[in-house]
Amino acid sequence: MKNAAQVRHLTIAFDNKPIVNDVCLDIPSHQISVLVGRSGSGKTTFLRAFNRLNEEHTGCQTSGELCLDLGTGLEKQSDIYAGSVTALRLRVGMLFQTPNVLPVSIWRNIAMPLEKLTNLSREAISQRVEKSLNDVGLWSEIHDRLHSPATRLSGGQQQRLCLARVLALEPKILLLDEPTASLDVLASKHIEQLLQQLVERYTIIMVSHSLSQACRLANKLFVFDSGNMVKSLSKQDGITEEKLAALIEPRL
Ligand SMILES: Nc1ncnc2c1ncn2[C@@H]1O[C@H](COP(=O)(O)OP(=O)(O)OP(=O)(O)O)[C@@H](O)[C@H]1O
Repeated sequence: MKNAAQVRHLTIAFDNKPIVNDVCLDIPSHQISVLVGRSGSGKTTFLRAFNRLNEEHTGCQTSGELCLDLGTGLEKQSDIYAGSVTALRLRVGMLFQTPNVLPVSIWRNIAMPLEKLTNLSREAISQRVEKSLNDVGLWSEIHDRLHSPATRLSGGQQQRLCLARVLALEPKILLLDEPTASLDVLASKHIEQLLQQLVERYTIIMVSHSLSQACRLANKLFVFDSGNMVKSLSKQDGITEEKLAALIEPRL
């Protein structure tokens, strides 16, 4: 099986306080890898290493090696696109816990990043907007109100719009930080179904607090505890909620 990422001895500290400790793991291509663990165990910090988002914080120190395959084989992250963080983030897209739609129209939410970050023609941008809205199942719901404010969409639709905005930039890897945490059961189910379809085209790495969700979605599961990756499980191992709960239950 091909790997989309290889992490070796990754250590991340903020202001000299270690948050992620010497983590080694492989992320398989075109599968869903889920990171679980207690609050504060370092999952988000680990996830944010893949698009170098931790580096936005002064006082962050990272060591170890992270290699990514963004279409041309595994390469050191620091060498990809000659170290351009913006170019890297186009290929390693990220979706956050709470939908962060821009206070503009549905259409502009997707078109604006394409105008700013690519050299695509107006026509190509239109095609990407329509395709990405179709990919997240939104086109049929909102094609007649593309120019109304994105903030008028429901929470679930806003999260799918944010996903469409990421997909329009044609990433290879999707980072999802608790993408359904702010959504109701139906909207969460919709996102989960989308992820199961999208994994054919993208490698997905996600943080989840829901053990049932982790069991439904994970091809590969990594358990974090106090900044350490303490257990790795594959779908074939039989990932059950009971097994996971036992692995991450609070210390007495
Ligand atoms: N920019 C930062 N500066 C200093 N400390 C930070 C920073 N970001 C995260 N931390 C600390 O790192 C630790 C791990 O946080 P992180 O968000 O990675 O954990 P988590 O497992 O994702 O938690 P949760 O499940 O609650 O989201 C926490 O103690 C947090 O306060």
